[in-house]
Amino acid sequence: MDQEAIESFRAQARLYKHIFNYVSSMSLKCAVQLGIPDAIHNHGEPITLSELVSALGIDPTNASFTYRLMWVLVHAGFFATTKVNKDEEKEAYVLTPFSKILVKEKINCLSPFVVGMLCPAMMMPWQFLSDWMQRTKKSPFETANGKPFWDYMDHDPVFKALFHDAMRSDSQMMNLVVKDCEQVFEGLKSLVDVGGGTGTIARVISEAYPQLKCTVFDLPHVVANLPTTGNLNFVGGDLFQHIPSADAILMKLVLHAFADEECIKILKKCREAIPTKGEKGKVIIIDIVINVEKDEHELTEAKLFFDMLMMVEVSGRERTEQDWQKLFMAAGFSHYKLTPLFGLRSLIEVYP
Ligand SMILES: C[S@@+](CC[C@H](N)C(=O)[O-])C[C@H]1O[C@@H](n2cnc3c(N)ncnc32)[C@H](O)[C@@H]1O
Ligand SMILES: O=c1cc(-c2ccc(O)cc2)oc2c(O)c(O)ccc12
Repeated sequence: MDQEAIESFRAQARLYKHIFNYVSSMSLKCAVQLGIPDAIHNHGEPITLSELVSALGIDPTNASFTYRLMWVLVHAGFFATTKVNKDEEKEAYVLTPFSKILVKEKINCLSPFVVGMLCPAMMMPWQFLSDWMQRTKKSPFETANGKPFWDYMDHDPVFKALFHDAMRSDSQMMNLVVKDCEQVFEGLKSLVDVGGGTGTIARVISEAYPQLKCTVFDLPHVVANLPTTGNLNFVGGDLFQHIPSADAILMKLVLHAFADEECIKILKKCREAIPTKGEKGKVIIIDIVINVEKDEHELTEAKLFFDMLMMVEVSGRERTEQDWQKLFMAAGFSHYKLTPLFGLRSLIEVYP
Protein backbone atom coordinates (compact mmCIF):
# COMPACT_ATOMS: atom_id res chain seq x y z
CA MET A 1 0.00 0.00 0.00
CA ASP A 2 1.38 3.46 -0.82
CA GLN A 3 1.92 6.18 1.79
CA GLU A 4 -1.19 8.09 0.76
CA ALA A 5 -3.41 5.05 1.24
CA ILE A 6 -1.86 4.33 4.67
CA GLU A 7 -2.51 7.94 5.72
CA SER A 8 -6.11 7.77 4.44
CA PHE A 9 -6.86 4.65 6.46
CA ARG A 10 -5.27 6.18 9.57
CA ALA A 11 -7.35 9.32 9.04
CA GLN A 12 -10.46 7.17 8.59
CA ALA A 13 -9.86 5.44 11.95
CA ARG A 14 -9.37 8.83 13.66
CA LEU A 15 -12.43 10.28 11.98
CA TYR A 16 -14.60 7.32 13.02
CA LYS A 17 -13.34 7.62 16.59
CA HIS A 18 -14.56 11.23 16.64
CA ILE A 19 -17.88 10.40 14.93
CA PHE A 20 -18.59 7.74 17.52
CA ASN A 21 -17.32 9.62 20.59
CA TYR A 22 -20.93 9.69 21.76
CA VAL A 23 -20.70 5.90 22.22
CA SER A 24 -18.23 6.57 25.03
CA SER A 25 -20.44 9.15 26.78
CA MET A 26 -23.64 7.15 26.34
CA SER A 27 -21.97 3.93 27.54
CA LEU A 28 -20.81 5.83 30.61
CA LYS A 29 -24.35 7.10 31.19
CA CYS A 30 -25.63 3.51 30.88
CA ALA A 31 -23.05 2.35 33.46
CA VAL A 32 -24.15 5.09 35.89
CA GLN A 33 -27.85 4.30 35.37
CA LEU A 34 -27.18 0.60 35.98
CA GLY A 35 -25.23 1.51 39.14
CA ILE A 36 -21.97 -0.15 38.05
CA PRO A 37 -19.59 2.18 40.01
CA ASP A 38 -21.62 1.53 43.21
CA ALA A 39 -21.76 -2.21 42.59
CA ILE A 40 -17.96 -2.40 42.24
CA HIS A 41 -17.43 -0.13 45.26
CA ASN A 42 -19.91 -2.01 47.47
CA HIS A 43 -18.37 -5.38 46.55
CA GLY A 44 -15.26 -4.31 48.48
CA GLU A 45 -12.86 -6.28 46.28
CA PRO A 46 -12.39 -6.80 42.50
CA ILE A 47 -15.69 -8.03 41.04
CA THR A 48 -15.96 -10.71 38.36
CA LEU A 49 -18.40 -10.43 35.45
CA SER A 50 -20.84 -12.95 36.93
CA GLU A 51 -20.73 -11.22 40.34
CA LEU A 52 -21.33 -7.86 38.64
CA VAL A 53 -24.24 -9.20 36.58
CA SER A 54 -25.80 -10.63 39.73
CA ALA A 55 -25.23 -7.42 41.78
CA LEU A 56 -26.92 -5.35 39.04
CA GLY A 57 -29.90 -7.70 38.87
CA ILE A 58 -29.23 -8.36 35.17
CA ASP A 59 -30.57 -11.59 33.66
CA PRO A 60 -27.52 -13.93 33.35
CA THR A 61 -28.48 -14.56 29.71
CA ASN A 62 -27.57 -10.86 29.11
CA ALA A 63 -24.10 -11.22 30.70
CA SER A 64 -22.40 -10.93 27.30
CA PHE A 65 -23.97 -7.45 26.84
CA THR A 66 -22.57 -6.38 30.20
CA TYR A 67 -19.17 -7.82 29.21
CA ARG A 68 -19.15 -5.71 26.01
CA LEU A 69 -20.21 -2.57 27.87
CA MET A 70 -17.40 -3.12 30.39
CA TRP A 71 -14.95 -3.83 27.55
CA VAL A 72 -15.43 -0.37 26.01
CA LEU A 73 -15.47 1.34 29.43
CA VAL A 74 -12.26 -0.40 30.54
CA HIS A 75 -10.67 0.57 27.25
CA ALA A 76 -11.68 4.22 27.86
CA GLY A 77 -10.13 4.07 31.37
CA PHE A 78 -13.38 4.36 33.37
CA PHE A 79 -12.73 0.95 34.96
CA ALA A 80 -9.71 -1.38 35.04
CA THR A 81 -9.27 -5.15 35.23
CA THR A 82 -7.10 -7.21 37.52
CA LYS A 83 -6.48 -10.97 37.90
CA VAL A 84 -8.67 -12.49 40.62
CA ASN A 85 -5.66 -14.32 42.04
CA LYS A 86 -2.15 -14.78 40.70
CA ASP A 87 -2.62 -18.30 39.30
CA GLU A 88 -6.04 -17.84 37.77
CA GLU A 89 -6.75 -16.45 34.34
CA LYS A 90 -10.04 -14.98 35.54
CA GLU A 91 -10.28 -11.19 35.47
CA ALA A 92 -12.24 -8.87 37.72
CA TYR A 93 -13.20 -5.19 37.51
CA VAL A 94 -11.95 -2.40 39.76
CA LEU A 95 -12.63 1.34 39.94
CA THR A 96 -10.18 3.89 38.53
CA PRO A 97 -9.90 7.58 39.61
CA PHE A 98 -12.50 8.33 36.88
CA SER A 99 -15.14 6.01 38.32
CA LYS A 100 -14.29 6.67 42.00
CA ILE A 101 -15.99 10.07 41.53
CA LEU A 102 -19.14 8.29 40.31
CA VAL A 103 -19.76 6.34 43.53
CA LYS A 104 -22.97 7.63 45.16
CA GLU A 105 -21.85 7.58 48.79
CA LYS A 106 -18.86 9.84 48.04
CA ILE A 107 -19.41 13.53 48.83
CA ASN A 108 -17.97 14.48 45.43
CA CYS A 109 -20.10 12.04 43.39
CA LEU A 110 -20.59 13.27 39.80
CA SER A 111 -23.07 10.59 38.67
CA PRO A 112 -25.98 13.10 38.59
CA PHE A 113 -23.83 15.30 36.34
CA VAL A 114 -23.38 12.42 33.86
CA VAL A 115 -27.12 11.68 33.73
CA GLY A 116 -28.24 15.34 33.69
CA MET A 117 -25.84 16.56 31.02
CA LEU A 118 -26.63 13.60 28.75
CA CYS A 119 -30.45 13.77 29.04
CA PRO A 120 -32.50 14.10 25.81
CA ALA A 121 -33.35 17.81 26.35
CA MET A 122 -29.60 18.60 26.50
CA MET A 123 -28.63 16.34 23.58
CA MET A 124 -31.35 17.16 21.05
CA PRO A 125 -30.31 20.84 20.50
CA TRP A 126 -27.05 19.69 18.86
CA GLN A 127 -29.10 18.45 15.90
CA PHE A 128 -30.03 22.09 15.14
CA LEU A 129 -26.63 23.77 15.53
CA SER A 130 -25.73 24.20 11.84
CA ASP A 131 -29.27 25.31 11.04
CA TRP A 132 -29.08 27.96 13.79
CA MET A 133 -25.72 29.23 12.50
CA GLN A 134 -27.07 29.56 8.96
CA ARG A 135 -30.56 30.91 9.41
CA THR A 136 -32.63 30.23 12.56
CA LYS A 137 -33.16 33.03 15.09
CA LYS A 138 -34.26 30.71 17.89
CA SER A 139 -31.45 29.06 19.86
CA PRO A 140 -30.78 25.35 19.16
CA PHE A 141 -32.20 24.59 22.63
CA GLU A 142 -35.44 26.44 21.88
CA THR A 143 -35.76 24.85 18.44
CA ALA A 144 -35.32 21.40 19.95
CA ASN A 145 -37.42 21.82 23.08
CA GLY A 146 -39.95 24.51 22.15
CA LYS A 147 -38.88 27.05 24.84
CA PRO A 148 -35.69 28.82 25.94
CA PHE A 149 -33.65 26.98 28.59
CA TRP A 150 -34.99 28.49 31.86
CA ASP A 151 -38.64 28.71 30.64
CA TYR A 152 -38.49 25.11 29.51
CA MET A 153 -37.14 24.09 32.91
CA ASP A 154 -40.09 25.74 34.64
CA HIS A 155 -42.42 23.54 32.56
CA ASP A 156 -40.58 20.23 32.75
CA PRO A 157 -40.12 19.07 36.36
CA VAL A 158 -38.10 16.01 35.29
CA PHE A 159 -35.58 18.17 33.40
CA LYS A 160 -35.54 20.69 36.26
CA ALA A 161 -34.66 17.96 38.76
CA LEU A 162 -32.02 16.40 36.45
CA PHE A 163 -30.36 19.78 35.78
CA HIS A 164 -30.33 20.99 39.39
CA ASP A 165 -29.08 17.58 40.61
CA ALA A 166 -26.30 17.83 38.02
CA MET A 167 -25.33 21.34 39.15
CA ARG A 168 -25.58 20.30 42.82
CA SER A 169 -23.16 17.43 42.25
CA ASP A 170 -20.77 19.74 40.37
CA SER A 171 -20.92 22.23 43.27
CA GLN A 172 -20.25 19.53 45.89
CA MET A 173 -16.72 19.33 44.47
CA MET A 174 -16.24 22.86 45.85
CA ASN A 175 -16.25 21.32 49.34
CA LEU A 176 -12.72 20.28 48.52
CA VAL A 177 -11.48 23.86 47.99
CA VAL A 178 -13.67 26.19 50.11
CA LYS A 179 -11.54 25.63 53.22
CA ASP A 180 -8.53 26.90 51.23
CA CYS A 181 -10.34 30.16 50.37
CA GLU A 182 -10.21 31.78 53.82
CA GLN A 183 -8.77 35.06 52.60
CA VAL A 184 -11.63 35.38 50.06
CA PHE A 185 -14.39 35.29 52.72
CA GLU A 186 -12.67 36.64 55.84
CA GLY A 187 -13.95 40.02 57.08
CA LEU A 188 -17.23 39.70 55.18
CA LYS A 189 -20.48 39.95 57.15
CA SER A 190 -22.93 39.22 54.31
CA LEU A 191 -22.87 37.47 50.96
CA VAL A 192 -25.47 36.98 48.21
CA ASP A 193 -25.01 33.98 45.91
CA VAL A 194 -26.65 35.27 42.71
CA GLY A 195 -27.97 32.43 40.52
CA GLY A 196 -27.10 30.16 43.45
CA GLY A 197 -29.54 27.42 42.38
CA THR A 198 -30.69 25.27 45.29
CA GLY A 199 -27.89 26.58 47.51
CA THR A 200 -25.22 23.86 47.45
CA ILE A 201 -22.20 26.16 47.39
CA ALA A 202 -23.83 28.74 49.72
CA ARG A 203 -24.53 25.95 52.22
CA VAL A 204 -20.87 24.87 52.12
CA ILE A 205 -19.73 28.49 52.63
CA SER A 206 -22.31 29.22 55.37
CA GLU A 207 -21.15 26.15 57.31
CA ALA A 208 -17.46 26.98 56.87
CA TYR A 209 -18.00 30.65 57.87
CA PRO A 210 -20.79 30.77 60.52
CA GLN A 211 -20.36 34.55 61.02
CA LEU A 212 -21.36 35.14 57.39
CA LYS A 213 -25.04 35.82 56.57
CA CYS A 214 -25.60 34.02 53.26
CA THR A 215 -28.49 34.63 50.85
CA VAL A 216 -29.17 32.49 47.79
CA PHE A 217 -30.82 34.58 45.08
CA ASP A 218 -32.34 32.72 42.13
CA LEU A 219 -35.44 32.56 39.95
CA PRO A 220 -38.61 32.25 42.11
CA HIS A 221 -39.44 28.74 40.86
CA VAL A 222 -35.93 27.53 41.75
CA VAL A 223 -35.91 28.75 45.38
CA ALA A 224 -39.63 28.24 46.11
CA ASN A 225 -40.11 26.26 49.36
CA LEU A 226 -36.41 26.17 50.26
CA PRO A 227 -36.28 26.81 54.03
CA THR A 228 -34.04 29.25 55.91
CA THR A 229 -31.53 27.38 58.07
CA GLY A 230 -29.13 29.14 60.46
CA ASN A 231 -27.19 31.77 58.54
CA LEU A 232 -28.55 30.69 55.11
CA ASN A 233 -31.72 32.04 53.48
CA PHE A 234 -33.31 32.06 50.00
CA VAL A 235 -34.75 34.96 47.98
CA GLY A 236 -36.52 34.70 44.61
CA GLY A 237 -36.13 37.29 41.85
CA ASP A 238 -34.64 38.22 38.49
CA LEU A 239 -30.98 39.24 38.43
CA PHE A 240 -31.69 41.74 35.62
CA GLN A 241 -34.17 43.61 37.84
CA HIS A 242 -32.64 43.84 41.32
CA ILE A 243 -29.87 42.16 43.28
CA PRO A 244 -30.07 42.22 47.13
CA SER A 245 -27.32 44.26 48.83
CA ALA A 246 -24.42 42.58 50.64
CA ASP A 247 -20.69 42.98 51.37
CA ALA A 248 -19.99 40.54 48.56
CA ILE A 249 -21.83 39.04 45.61
CA LEU A 250 -20.93 35.52 44.53
CA MET A 251 -21.70 34.24 41.03
CA LYS A 252 -20.70 30.69 40.23
CA LEU A 253 -21.26 29.47 36.68
CA VAL A 254 -23.75 32.26 36.01
CA LEU A 255 -22.08 34.81 33.71
CA HIS A 256 -20.92 32.16 31.23
CA ALA A 257 -24.59 31.62 30.36
CA PHE A 258 -24.94 35.20 29.08
CA ALA A 259 -23.67 37.30 26.16
CA ASP A 260 -21.27 40.21 26.86
CA GLU A 261 -23.92 42.98 26.89
CA GLU A 262 -26.05 41.02 29.39
CA CYS A 263 -23.00 40.32 31.59
CA ILE A 264 -22.18 44.05 31.71
CA LYS A 265 -25.78 44.79 32.81
CA ILE A 266 -25.59 42.11 35.53
CA LEU A 267 -22.16 43.31 36.73
CA LYS A 268 -23.46 46.89 36.95
CA LYS A 269 -26.37 45.63 39.11
CA CYS A 270 -23.82 43.79 41.30
CA ARG A 271 -21.78 46.99 41.67
CA GLU A 272 -24.91 48.80 42.88
CA ALA A 273 -25.52 46.04 45.45
CA ILE A 274 -22.09 46.15 47.20
CA PRO A 275 -20.30 48.86 49.21
CA THR A 276 -18.15 50.86 46.80
CA LYS A 277 -16.13 52.64 49.50
CA GLY A 278 -13.86 51.27 52.24
CA GLU A 279 -12.23 47.85 52.53
CA LYS A 280 -15.31 45.74 51.85
CA GLY A 281 -17.25 45.29 48.66
CA LYS A 282 -16.40 42.83 45.95
CA VAL A 283 -17.88 40.47 43.41
CA ILE A 284 -16.59 36.90 43.58
CA ILE A 285 -16.87 35.04 40.31
CA ILE A 286 -16.27 31.31 40.03
CA ASP A 287 -16.25 30.43 36.37
CA ILE A 288 -14.18 29.03 33.51
CA VAL A 289 -11.18 31.00 32.23
CA ILE A 290 -9.76 29.69 28.96
CA ASN A 291 -5.95 29.78 28.96
CA VAL A 292 -4.67 27.94 25.89
CA GLU A 293 -1.02 28.82 26.62
CA LYS A 294 -0.90 27.63 30.25
CA ASP A 295 -3.46 24.80 30.46
CA GLU A 296 -2.80 21.22 29.42
CA HIS A 297 -4.33 20.16 26.10
CA GLU A 298 -7.02 18.02 27.79
CA LEU A 299 -8.12 20.85 30.12
CA THR A 300 -8.41 23.32 27.23
CA GLU A 301 -10.40 20.73 25.29
CA ALA A 302 -12.86 20.36 28.20
CA LYS A 303 -13.18 24.16 28.48
CA LEU A 304 -13.83 24.47 24.73
CA PHE A 305 -16.51 21.76 25.03
CA PHE A 306 -18.18 23.88 27.72
CA ASP A 307 -17.92 26.91 25.41
CA MET A 308 -19.85 24.99 22.74
CA LEU A 309 -22.32 23.71 25.35
CA MET A 310 -23.05 27.26 26.52
CA MET A 311 -23.57 28.37 22.89
CA VAL A 312 -25.99 25.53 22.12
CA GLU A 313 -28.00 25.49 25.36
CA VAL A 314 -28.19 29.15 26.48
CA SER A 315 -26.40 31.33 23.86
CA GLY A 316 -23.63 31.98 26.40
CA ARG A 317 -19.85 31.61 26.12
CA GLU A 318 -16.66 30.81 28.02
CA ARG A 319 -14.02 33.55 28.23
CA THR A 320 -10.28 34.21 28.33
CA GLU A 321 -8.82 36.46 31.05
CA GLN A 322 -8.77 39.35 28.52
CA ASP A 323 -12.48 38.81 27.79
CA TRP A 324 -13.29 38.90 31.53
CA GLN A 325 -11.18 42.02 32.07
CA LYS A 326 -13.08 43.88 29.32
CA LEU A 327 -16.41 43.05 31.01
CA PHE A 328 -15.20 44.23 34.45
CA MET A 329 -13.90 47.53 33.10
CA ALA A 330 -17.05 48.12 30.99
CA ALA A 331 -19.18 47.62 34.13
CA GLY A 332 -17.19 50.25 36.06
CA PHE A 333 -14.95 48.04 38.23
CA SER A 334 -11.35 49.15 38.84
CA HIS A 335 -9.31 45.97 39.36
CA TYR A 336 -9.50 42.21 39.91
CA LYS A 337 -7.54 39.26 41.26
CA LEU A 338 -7.66 35.91 39.45
CA THR A 339 -6.90 32.65 41.29
CA PRO A 340 -7.04 29.38 39.33
CA LEU A 341 -8.80 26.67 41.37
CA PHE A 342 -8.39 22.95 40.83
CA GLY A 343 -10.15 21.52 37.78
CA LEU A 344 -11.94 23.69 35.28
CA ARG A 345 -12.77 26.75 37.35
CA SER A 346 -11.02 29.94 38.45
CA LEU A 347 -12.00 32.34 41.22
CA ILE A 348 -11.98 36.04 40.33
CA GLU A 349 -12.37 38.77 42.95
CA VAL A 350 -13.56 41.98 41.28
CA TYR A 351 -13.35 45.33 43.09
CA PRO A 352 -15.24 48.63 42.54
C1 LIG B 1 -25.74 26.98 35.80
S1 LIG B 1 -26.75 27.39 37.11
C2 LIG B 1 -25.56 27.68 38.39
C3 LIG B 1 -26.10 27.34 39.74
C4 LIG B 1 -25.09 27.48 40.89
N1 LIG B 1 -24.50 28.81 40.94
C5 LIG B 1 -24.02 26.41 40.76
O1 LIG B 1 -22.89 26.71 40.38
O2 LIG B 1 -24.34 25.24 41.04
C6 LIG B 1 -27.29 29.03 36.74
C7 LIG B 1 -28.33 29.53 37.72
O3 LIG B 1 -28.73 30.86 37.31
C8 LIG B 1 -30.12 30.99 37.57
N2 LIG B 1 -30.67 32.05 36.74
C9 LIG B 1 -30.78 32.09 35.38
N3 LIG B 1 -31.38 33.23 34.99
C10 LIG B 1 -31.65 33.95 36.12
C11 LIG B 1 -32.26 35.20 36.36
N4 LIG B 1 -32.73 35.95 35.35
N5 LIG B 1 -32.37 35.63 37.64
C12 LIG B 1 -31.92 34.86 38.68
N6 LIG B 1 -31.31 33.65 38.51
C13 LIG B 1 -31.19 33.20 37.24
C14 LIG B 1 -30.67 29.62 37.20
O4 LIG B 1 -31.94 29.38 37.75
C15 LIG B 1 -29.58 28.70 37.73
O5 LIG B 1 -29.86 28.25 39.04
O1 LIG C 1 -25.53 22.67 30.92
C1 LIG C 1 -24.91 23.47 31.61
C2 LIG C 1 -23.72 23.13 32.23
C3 LIG C 1 -23.05 24.06 33.00
C4 LIG C 1 -21.80 23.74 33.65
C5 LIG C 1 -21.77 22.80 34.64
C6 LIG C 1 -20.59 22.49 35.29
C7 LIG C 1 -19.43 23.13 34.95
O2 LIG C 1 -18.28 22.80 35.62
C8 LIG C 1 -19.44 24.09 33.96
C9 LIG C 1 -20.63 24.37 33.32
O3 LIG C 1 -23.51 25.31 33.18
C10 LIG C 1 -24.69 25.65 32.59
C11 LIG C 1 -25.17 26.96 32.79
O4 LIG C 1 -24.48 27.84 33.52
C12 LIG C 1 -26.38 27.33 32.24
O5 LIG C 1 -26.84 28.56 32.51
C13 LIG C 1 -27.10 26.43 31.47
C14 LIG C 1 -26.65 25.18 31.21
C15 LIG C 1 -25.42 24.77 31.79
